[in-house]
Amino acid sequence: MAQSKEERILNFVLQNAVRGDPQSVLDTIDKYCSQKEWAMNVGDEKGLILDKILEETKPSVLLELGTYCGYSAVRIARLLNPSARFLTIEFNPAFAAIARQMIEFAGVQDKVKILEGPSETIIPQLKKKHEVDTLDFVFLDHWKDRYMPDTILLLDHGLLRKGSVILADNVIVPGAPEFIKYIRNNNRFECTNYPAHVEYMKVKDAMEKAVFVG
Ligand SMILES: Cc1ncnc2c1ncn2[C@@H]1O[C@H](/C=C/CNC(=O)c2cc(-c3ccc(F)cc3)cc(O)c2O)[C@@H](O)[C@H]1O
Ligand SMILES: [Mg+2]
Repeated sequence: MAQSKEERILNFVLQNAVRGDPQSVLDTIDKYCSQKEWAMNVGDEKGLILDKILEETKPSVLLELGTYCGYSAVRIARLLNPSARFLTIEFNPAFAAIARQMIEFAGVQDKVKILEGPSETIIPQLKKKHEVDTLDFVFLDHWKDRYMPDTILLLDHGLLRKGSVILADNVIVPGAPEFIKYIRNNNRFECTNYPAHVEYMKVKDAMEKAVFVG
């Protein structure tokens, strides 16, 4: 069966990165995706913004929506302390399998748990089935028209507390206009925009940080 792009990215990492070294996994994916095949990883420029916000927030309970190949899961997990709990949701089984191998190769598997399924099904299960009280940090990087409904779902299920940080990728390209309209006009969130570029391209993009004020 012909290999998928995601399988080629994983194989390039398995053959070229250093097992147990998350930074080498990130650098290897960035090298492959900037030189050989573009892929929708958050990438190094926006990744550095993600790193900075994580270091400021020091979260203990985190959620990511849209694992894809696991690039941002490895990026986030490498900065967490051992007691932190990081859940990432992915509904495509093939991508989840790739991400699982990527996370294990990077050696961060003890910090990340991949939950397979659609976010709208899993978010309502987080408290009872996954023993989450509230989330300190949420990274939105899945289908862009799901950012707003899933943010509302997080609110409806009492998963945000005063100070919870939501960080959304791609608010310019591909764009998440209804999320931006919703979050910037909601006085329960304090928003900050971080201009950047689309991963591995010169096209302008941005990330949006929204802090829940309770
Ligand atoms: C409800 C639900 N539940 C669970 N998993 C879910 C889910 N909805 C989607 N997923 C998962 O998440 C990922 C999807 C990510 C979508 N990301 C993008 O489309 C994206 C696109 C670009 C881009 C930029 C310039 C271009 F010219 C073209 C594309 C850049 C990006 O950074 C992106 O993130 C993918 O792994 C999908 O299976
Ligand atoms: Mg993205």
